[in-house]
Amino acid sequence: MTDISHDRLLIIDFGSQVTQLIARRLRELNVYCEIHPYNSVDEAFISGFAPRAVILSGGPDSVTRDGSPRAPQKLFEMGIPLLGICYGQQVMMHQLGGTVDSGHGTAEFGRAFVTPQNSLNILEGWFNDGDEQVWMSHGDHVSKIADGFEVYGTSPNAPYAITADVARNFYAVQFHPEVHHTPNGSKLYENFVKLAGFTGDWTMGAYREQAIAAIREQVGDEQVICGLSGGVDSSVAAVLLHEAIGDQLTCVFVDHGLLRMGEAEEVVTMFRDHYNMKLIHANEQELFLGELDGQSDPETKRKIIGKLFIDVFDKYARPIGAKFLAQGTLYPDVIESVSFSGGPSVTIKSHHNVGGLPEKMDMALVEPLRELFKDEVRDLGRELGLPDSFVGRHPFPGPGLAIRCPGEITRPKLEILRKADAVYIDQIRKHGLYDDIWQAFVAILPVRTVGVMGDGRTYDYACALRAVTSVDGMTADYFPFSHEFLGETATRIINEVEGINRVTYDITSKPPGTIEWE
Ligand SMILES: Nc1ncnc2c1ncn2[C@@H]1O[C@H](COP(=O)(O)OP(=O)(O)OP(=O)(O)O)[C@@H](O)[C@H]1O
Ligand SMILES: O=c1[nH]c(=O)c2[nH+]cn([C@@H]3O[C@H](COP(=O)(O)O)[C@@H](O)[C@H]3O)c2[nH]1
Ligand SMILES: NC(=O)CC[C@H](N)C(=O)O
Ligand SMILES: [Mg+2]
Repeated sequence: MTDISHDRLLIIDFGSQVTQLIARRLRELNVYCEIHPYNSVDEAFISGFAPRAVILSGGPDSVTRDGSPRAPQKLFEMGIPLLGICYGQQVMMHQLGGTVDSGHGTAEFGRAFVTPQNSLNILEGWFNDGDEQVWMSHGDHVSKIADGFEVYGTSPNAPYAITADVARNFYAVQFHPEVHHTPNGSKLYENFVKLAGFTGDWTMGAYREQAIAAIREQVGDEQVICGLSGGVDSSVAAVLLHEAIGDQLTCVFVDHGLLRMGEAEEVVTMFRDHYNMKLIHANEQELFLGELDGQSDPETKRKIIGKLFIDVFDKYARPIGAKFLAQGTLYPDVIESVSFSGGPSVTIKSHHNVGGLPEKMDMALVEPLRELFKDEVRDLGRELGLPDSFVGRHPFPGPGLAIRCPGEITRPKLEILRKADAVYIDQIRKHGLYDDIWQAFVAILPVRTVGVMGDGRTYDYACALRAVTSVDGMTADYFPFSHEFLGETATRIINEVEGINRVTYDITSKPPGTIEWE
């Protein structure tokens, strides 16, 4: 969906690991921005995009290397405010006639302190207590600044830590203001967007109206189906679509037999009864569990589920004559699919992903959330009146309990898993921890262990509790439950769930682990 009615900022990505964070900081300031890789922006693109300001990201390459990435030279003649970060600073200096050198012992990785030289508009609110903490990650450094630039801050290994050509509104810094370890970094972005004239017009209220208009324009009178999981993304997408096109929308909720306890009832009640949406409750348990029978390889399981999702959507779309398929694709998914490197990255796991859907089903995609981050989707959900209990839900993967049941899936194991998961989540809620955790679940292990209960011998399954903190699911740490909480939860699970006699807590971060067990 393209919309140019709000002020736009363009982030040119040179491949930094933290480019997404620049976008997040800006969105928090109610500034609309998009990230585009350096090799897909040229003068025509920039003119069409009509940014009010441009930020050049960091990146792994060295401007001293022949063939390394450059910004379109025209960018420097367009009269728009520019901010270069790390590689972005280096490339700006290089293209504007300064010099960048490699090595010579001037690398800085991690925390550094910048000392002020002169006052500068984008540094308002900085240097209140002397030096300012910043986060650096560079091997190269600017050794001569370009004509028109002056120095406003230095660090021990970056004499040109903060530089600017105020007359042209060009700003270039060696450190990363977007990361957490530059504590006042947001202030720098705030000052920058203010001087560029942004009014902070990117709000969820405005977005809601624009998204609805765009959906109506795209869809016309045609029928749309939406894969609705009851998860945050598809729920918000469905409510937004329903507001836009009412009865032209049919949601398909697939019960693949791999859902959590009570989930199907909850989703159906909420959407069919409360929202009066056309909702197909597709009970496809036999199909999914049948095809998965005897399968134990994680990738095989994922591929089977992915394909069956496609088959099922197809089956229900045909009689309706739906020409559009709606899904809850988010901005991080979009960024990842146009990643800077473009190189073949290793497949860790095949997310059940709906990427194969459009070709097979011949339906065009409607993706009203593809400009949003997860926290913005949650804000939009609240704006649309979805209850907090839905908006704040932990993510739940499309393949569901299949990937929390390592090895072969059987109905009895799924039943045990559902019960254990319900007790665990109940414990987390009772202790007021649900909102502090990104995601929590139980995995049933493919191993049975010996126990003693009521003087009798047991030989039952072991399970693992998982709870992680994360911002975006890309990295994660285990949640530091108290021993009391863990002990109480283990006791409850063993007492209340027949079939489990041992409980463990998974304390692996991501990396090296992943969040799910398969
Ligand atoms: N059981 C299901 N029935 C129908 N569609 C589903 C189901 N599970 C997943 N999907 C589809 O796959 C998409 C991706 O799933 P994903 O889990 O990433 O998002 P979500 O379930 O909407 O939100 P959340 O990340 O909060 O779980 C969903 O937006 C939805 O369109
Ligand atoms: O919709 C989804 N389809 C999938 O196939 C899938 N696999 C993992 N996940 C979710 O993604 C996040 C990261 O999970 P991993 O660390 O296990 O890769 C976590 O939030 C996982 O629950 C999935 N979501
Ligand atoms: N983080 C960055 O942008 C690093 C820029 C460049 N690769 C350097 O090492 O200096
Ligand atoms: Mg989900």
